[in-house]
Parts: sequence; C-alpha cells; structure tokens
Amino acid sequence: MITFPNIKINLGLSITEKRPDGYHNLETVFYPVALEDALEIRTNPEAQQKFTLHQHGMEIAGNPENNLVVKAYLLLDKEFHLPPVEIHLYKHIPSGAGLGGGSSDAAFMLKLLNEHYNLQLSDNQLEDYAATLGADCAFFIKNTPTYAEGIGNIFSPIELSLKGYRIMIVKPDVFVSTREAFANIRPHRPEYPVREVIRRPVAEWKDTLINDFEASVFPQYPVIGEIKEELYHQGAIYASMSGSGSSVFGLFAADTTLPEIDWGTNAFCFKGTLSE
Ligand SMILES: C[C@@](CO)(OP(=O)(O)O)[C@H](O)COP(=O)(O)OP(=O)(O)OC[C@H]1O[C@@H](n2ccc(N)nc2=O)[C@H](O)[C@@H]1O
Ligand SMILES: Nc1ncnc2c1ncn2[C@@H]1O[C@H](COP(=O)(O)OP(=O)(O)O)[C@@H](O)[C@H]1O
Repeated sequence: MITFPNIKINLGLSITEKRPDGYHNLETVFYPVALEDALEIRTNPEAQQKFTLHQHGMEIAGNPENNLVVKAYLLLDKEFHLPPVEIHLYKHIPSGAGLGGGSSDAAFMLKLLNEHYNLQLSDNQLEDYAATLGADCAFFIKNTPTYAEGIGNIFSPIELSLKGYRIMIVKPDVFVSTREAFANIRPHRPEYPVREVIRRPVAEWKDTLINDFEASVFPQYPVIGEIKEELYHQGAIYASMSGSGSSVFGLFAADTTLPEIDWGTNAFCFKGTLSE
C-alpha cells in the first residue's frame, strides 16, 4: 500500500513564550502544499526482523531506527503487535527546510498502518500518537489549513482558501537546525496576531504576517533573506521563510508564469499550485 506525504508551509509564525519544559509556545497557520514524498509498506511474514527500511531519493542523515517512519511503525507495533514490514521511502522533500517533511512521513505512516491493518483508530487518536513523534506532526493527520498554538499542537480549523495561487518554494544549500533557531529567539507577543492578519487579503500580508525566525536566521544565513527579496522582485504577492527555515516560499497570482531562476549550487526549487 502506498501513500504520498506532503509538506506544510507556515503562514506567519509568532514565538510567544518559552515554557518551563524548554519548548516554546507559538502561533501559526499550517497550510498543506502538494510537494510529496512516496511511502510504501508491504507485509513480509517471512522476515526475521520487524522492519526493513529502503530509502530512495534525497539522503537523510541518521540510522534507520532514527527515521520517523520507523518510529511511527514501532509506536503502533507496541500497541497492536503488527506483522513485519518492508518500508520504501522515496524522499523528494528536502530536510531541514521548515517544510515538516519528516513529521509528514511519520503522520502518513500512522495513517497507512491504521488503514492497511484496519486498526480502527480515529483521527483524534492518530493525532495523539503523532504528537508524541514531533511538535507539528499531528497537523498532517487531518492535513487541512489549521491555526496552531501551544507548542504547535493545539489546533483550530480556519476558513482560509488559497486555492489557485501559484507557489514557488526555494531552499538554498543551507541547513537550519530547529532547536538552534529556537535558542536564538527572544519570545514576545506579536503586534499583529496571525489569526487576525490571515483574515485580511493576501495583498495586505507583506508587512503584517511575520515569521519571527527570520530576524535571527537571515543575519546568520543572508542567502535566505536574499531569496525572499528576489521572490518579491519577481512579483510574489506574499513571501516568507517557512518554519525555522531554510526554505522560502512565494505566493503568486493564479495566472502567473513562474520565473526560471538560477538559485545557486544545490538549491532546491518547487513550483506548484495551491489547492484547498
Ligand atoms: C517551529 C516549527 C514550525 O512549523 O518549525 P519547523 O520544524 O517547521 O521548521 C515546528 O512547529 C517545529 O516542529 P518539529 O520540527 O516537529 O519540532 P520537534 O522535532 O518536536 O522539536 C525540535 C526542537 O525544537 C524546539 N522546539 C520545537 C517546537 C516548539 N514549539 N518549541 C521548541 O522549543 C525544541 O528544542 C525541540 O527539541
Ligand atoms: N523520514 C524523514 N524525513 C526527513 N527527515 C527525517 C526523517 N526521519 C527523521 N528525520 C530527521 O528529522 C530532521 C528534521 O527533518 P524535517 O522534518 O524534514 O525538517 P524540518 O524540521 O525542517 O521541517 C532531519 O534532520 C532528519 O535527520
């Protein structure tokens, strides 16, 4: 059985306070975008070991045991004693990009196992499992535009459709660690709350829908800020870094032909159209 884990982008990201447990409270809107990995599982009753992970496409650092799809499998295996599986993961989503690729793989693995082995878990139960795997992982269970607060795990649905907008996502050859990005931030209440700005027309977002990580990440990696400037220069209606970086997205009007640009050595570029 095969599934296609997609990415999210963050529309606004305010880091509002540091919590006693070291994590940070934040406010953001997660919006799904159809840049996808491919994830397949096959039961292998003959296998000696519980899982075998076959990775394809872009490389991910770390051992198979640290891969979030394996963690998701082991989490449900503990509860449901699943049969041994062969896992094929084709990585197309860049890592360390603020696009939630690893979290998405994990959430889609939970959904895949639930369906394939008829575990009868509800979306709410799947979200609870997902939340133990990563702060933004639970978003990918319902995978619809969502306002998130708490550590990024308390959700309310929002009325927001960007259907038809063209999107361009650019990730330079720079890896930003989420943990480090948080460590460099001074949390504060936003001047313009994300939840309010998002109700305004996209054309008004430029100076009010803010990703707090930009202020600390851009000085450290100027190339990321330059990409954002270039996206505006190319006609983006709104552009922002996603999550803790290093990718930047630009939203363009529906009829735009997206420009061909050389973003530098080993840069990643995705062009698509938003749905929802
Ligand atoms: C901040 C966001 C915005 O979307 O960044 P991106 O990962 O998308 O860039 C996400 O919520 C991230 O979610 P996720 O990537 O799942 O975070 P985790 O793996 O749980 O945490 C990585 C590290 O980030 C820090 N962390 C994460 C989330 C949070 N609300 N407060 C934190 O301080 C912690 O130091 C933690 O050890
Ligand atoms: N299936 C996976 N895909 C991508 N990264 C993974 C996966 N499993 C574990 N990781 C680890 O998770 C980290 C964060 O990856 P990812 O979620 O893609 O980025 P981001 O937090 O920037 O959205 C990577 O450094 C990688 O080592």
